Amino acid sequence: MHARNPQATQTLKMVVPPRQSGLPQPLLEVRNVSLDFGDATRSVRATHQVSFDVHRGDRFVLLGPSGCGKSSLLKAVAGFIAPSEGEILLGGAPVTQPGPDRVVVFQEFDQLPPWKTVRQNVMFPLVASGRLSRREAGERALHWLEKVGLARFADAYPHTLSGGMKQRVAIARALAMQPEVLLMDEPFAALDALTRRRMQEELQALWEELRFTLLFVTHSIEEALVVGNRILLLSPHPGRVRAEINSHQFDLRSAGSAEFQRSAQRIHHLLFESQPDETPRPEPALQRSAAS
Ligand SMILES: Nc1ncnc2c1ncn2[C@@H]1O[C@H](COP(=O)(O)OP(=O)(O)OP(=O)(O)O)[C@@H](O)[C@H]1O
Repeated sequence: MHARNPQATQTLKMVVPPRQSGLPQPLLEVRNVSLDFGDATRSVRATHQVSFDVHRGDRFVLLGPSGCGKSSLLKAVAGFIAPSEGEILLGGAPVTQPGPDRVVVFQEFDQLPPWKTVRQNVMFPLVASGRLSRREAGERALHWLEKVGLARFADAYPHTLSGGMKQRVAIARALAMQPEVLLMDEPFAALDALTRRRMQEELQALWEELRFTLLFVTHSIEEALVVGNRILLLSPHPGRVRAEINSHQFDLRSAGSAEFQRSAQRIHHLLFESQPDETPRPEPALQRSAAS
């Protein structure tokens, strides 16, 4: 299957202005990245020449329909898969392999080894990467478990926790590594609606306190608006850049507002209904990103 509307994609791509000189160097640069899977006989293109910049402290969201290559892009940034064309730079250096400067939180609840306690789970990458001694790692683990409200479950095993608690442990484990970029692949998608909302709220509170850099994948327009300050819209398979928008004005409190609903509808239109001859009109809520 190909992009439903390649001409529209080309037109909309012009929404993203070229980077102005004088702006700070982005922390993460994704340049014309195409990702292909398969072998010599059969190949699937997941993304086609996707470019975006993430700046320090951004909450950058990759948003698009199922199969548009969001997870593949995240895995490429993590260093798990290599682009077939284009390049990915972190702090100006090419990403060639996974590293402790990029930690991923996945959707799956089984990302925590069940034979380790909560505290041991958080400690593990700190010790395995050689960053800290066991004693230091234990202290740091407790500190981050406190941040996500789970200090009193430090000695519990993952199977005794709810889905939301497991995701909190995964977030604590990731933040304890103090990565350059926190990568999250639909981390709340398997949670019930109320827990998902609470987790979005908690992630926002953590970001307010710590100002980490976040690259977040979702196919939920509402979640993208709530979690992100910048959103990259990707077309259906193979994923190409449709547009980039600013969404810093939204949070959970504004989720029911008329402006929020208008923005959600506008994004839906950009993702699914744009016609080849349509030039997108930026709205106040959907300003072009000055940082791009
Ligand atoms: N390991 C793989 N081998 C072969 N094809 C793959 C592999 N991983 C992803 N793909 C293909 O690449 C395309 C993009 O997949 P990807 O999982 O990145 O999309 P997505 O936007 O994250 O989708 P979803 O929202 O459903 O998770 C799909 O066609 C998928 O089948």
